[in-house]
Amino acid sequence: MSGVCRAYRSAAETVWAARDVEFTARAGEFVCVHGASGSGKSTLLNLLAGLDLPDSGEIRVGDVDVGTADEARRAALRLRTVGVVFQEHNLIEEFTAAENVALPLEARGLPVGEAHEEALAQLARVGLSGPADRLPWQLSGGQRQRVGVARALTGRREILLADEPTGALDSAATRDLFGLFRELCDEGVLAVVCSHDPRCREYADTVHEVVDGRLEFRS
Ligand SMILES: Nc1ncnc2c1ncn2[C@@H]1O[C@H](COP(=O)(O)OP(=O)(O)OP(=O)(O)O)[C@@H](O)[C@H]1O
Repeated sequence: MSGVCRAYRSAAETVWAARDVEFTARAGEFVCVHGASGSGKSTLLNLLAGLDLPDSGEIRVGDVDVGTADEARRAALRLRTVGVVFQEHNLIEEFTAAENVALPLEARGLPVGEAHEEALAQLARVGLSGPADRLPWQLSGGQRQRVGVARALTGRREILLADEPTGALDSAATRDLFGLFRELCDEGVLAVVCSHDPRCREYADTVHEVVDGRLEFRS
């Protein structure tokens, strides 16, 4: 991101959710982004995922110019390159863990059998070989988030954007999930994790803080 600005304007006020943001990260890096509520963390992730567009500045993910790409190109970016993990797992309750993970692959036109095979492989990668056939409510909070991570990585997507992924987890599950992000980054994944949790920085390579829409490098 270079010189990225994003403002939300209403008749009453203008809120600068991103101000002149300069940000670079590369494969294998675990980036932790801290910041108070309302500082602009979700805005940052939405811009990186192409879910929102900047008012000015440049956003480049690999060879995609996200700021100028049309909606179809940005949707393709999320299907092929960038996976998003939310605070609440957002799994489909009627689908098993494996079916949830297979969904993005079926959306890409992969035959059901092949999608299922890859889903099992991704679940194994996040340490969930056993419960692949369970429904979300039959899993712990930490396991559900792991399913969300597996779904975000299917189809060789190697960039993970996570917005408060441990917000609904207890202390042990929080450490487990940060540990999983660390392992995945050691395998070459780039993870950008927005978190209030100070433990995130123990696992991260780089730490940034968002203050009133400005991204400040911490360590
Ligand atoms: N759609 C919108 N319309 C108007 N203002 C918005 C909109 N989305 C976000 N904002 C404002 O932009 C600022 C940044 O919001 P953002 O959601 O990025 O913060 P955040 O750091 O992710 O907060 P939290 O930790 O509470 O999720 C806030 O002041 C918020 O009120």
